[in-house]
Amino acid sequence: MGAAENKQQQLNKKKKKQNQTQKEQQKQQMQMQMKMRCLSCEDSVIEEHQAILEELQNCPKPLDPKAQSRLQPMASFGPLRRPAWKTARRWLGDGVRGPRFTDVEGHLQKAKEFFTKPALSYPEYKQQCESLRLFAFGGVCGGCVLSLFLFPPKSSYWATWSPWQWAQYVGSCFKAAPALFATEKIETVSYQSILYPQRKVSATVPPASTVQSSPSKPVAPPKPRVLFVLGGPGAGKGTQCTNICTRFPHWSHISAGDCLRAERNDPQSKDGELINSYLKEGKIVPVEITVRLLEKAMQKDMAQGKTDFLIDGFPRNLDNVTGWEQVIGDRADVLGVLFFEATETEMEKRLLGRSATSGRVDDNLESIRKRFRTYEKETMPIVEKYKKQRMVFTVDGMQSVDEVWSHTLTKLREVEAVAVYGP
Ligand SMILES: Nc1ncnc2c1ncn2[C@@H]1O[C@H](COP(=O)(O)OP(=O)(O)OP(=O)(O)O)[C@@H](O)[C@H]1O
Ligand SMILES: O=c1ccn([C@@H]2O[C@H](COP(=O)(O)O)[C@@H](O)[C@H]2O)c(=O)[nH]1
Repeated sequence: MGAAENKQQQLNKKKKKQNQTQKEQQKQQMQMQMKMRCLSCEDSVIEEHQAILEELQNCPKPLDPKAQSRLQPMASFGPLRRPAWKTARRWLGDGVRGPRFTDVEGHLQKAKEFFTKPALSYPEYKQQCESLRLFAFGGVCGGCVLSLFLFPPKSSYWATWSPWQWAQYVGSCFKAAPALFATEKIETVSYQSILYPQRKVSATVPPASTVQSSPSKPVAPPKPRVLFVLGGPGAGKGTQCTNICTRFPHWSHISAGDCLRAERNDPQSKDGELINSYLKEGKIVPVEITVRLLEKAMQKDMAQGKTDFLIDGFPRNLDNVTGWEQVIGDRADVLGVLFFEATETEMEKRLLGRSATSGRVDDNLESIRKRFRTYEKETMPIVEKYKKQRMVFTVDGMQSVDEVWSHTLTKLREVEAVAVYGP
């Protein structure tokens, strides 16, 4: 074998090896592409790809033009299948294209058709549903926001964090914070005015004796705050008022019924007999008498440093409301109504239980039932009136005393939050 022949052989070998490497590389490349593409391919496409690959493996030349032309589509991602993130619509066979997302009128039309025009095909029906869904979603969200705006929940969290407080927060960032400690000497003032600095100050209600200030600098006492306590006879008003006052000494419990009973028992009172007859019949005593007694009791307790009052069992009718407004008016801040809810059956059971020890002339079945009727007819409309003004804090009075107490506490915090931050 000559040298030239040898050289030719070596060249051939080298060329063959180069061809093989090139073919191997192409095969690997194709396999990679297949792997990528076939992840999202239908079975028929996969089969097609496999056939092409086999063809390529058996192909004697590095890249047969026929194979190349068939492999071309595989190299480009376009025509066969888009990646999932590029797919605007799932392919459910719906050839019907709906209005664009921003085309409100178009969607409204489709949504209307849901009720008016029976769909002729599944895609049409689907489009109607999709358009209707937009309005249903918008309506529900809008309704929720509107109802939160119109009827904000009576929760201290809401009072503190609701969106309409945010502007206030932003504003407060640019204001100097109130001093943490007193900036001047305080002679004698209820700690309530420190706890609730927002409270307006009244110079009229409390008699001068309740405030001992230095002669040079009189300190006006805070305006008394009043929380009316209502609920059926035996709902547990008195029991929970006692709990509140035991735990929070700034609250004073004034029961309208107790005031009337004390007045009736006072031999000096000119109203004793009249009051007794009203009590026995479960009727509501004329408001002039009741409000006078309430004011007297409040002034007595204010002298002891009380500033917040639970007025239990009042106002019981519209006359009571008017009488209060005329006599007390804005000399006190009414925070709302703490309302205890319980069924008549439960209340009757409790009152009959209490009759064994209460000594009350009205704790007998006949008076109890009369009181229920008066309550339904005259007091419930007052509760409804305050409810309309969003001033009622309702407590479920049907549970055990302890459970009712825990619920009462929650409501009391709401009352405080609303009083401080506003409704
Ligand atoms: N949650 C309760 N479960 C069971 N018994 C209760 C509960 N709360 C109060 N009672 C009892 O029921 C009776 C009536 O309670 P309470 O005097 O507090 O009611 P009231 O609403 O103030 O009644 P009234 O309007 O007649 O003054 C009492 O004997 C009390 O111990
Ligand atoms: O504002 C009021 C409160 C009470 N009465 C009369 O007193 C009894 C008993 O009241 P209780 O709240 O149950 O202690 C009630 O039936 C009324 O007759 C009233 O006239 N006005």
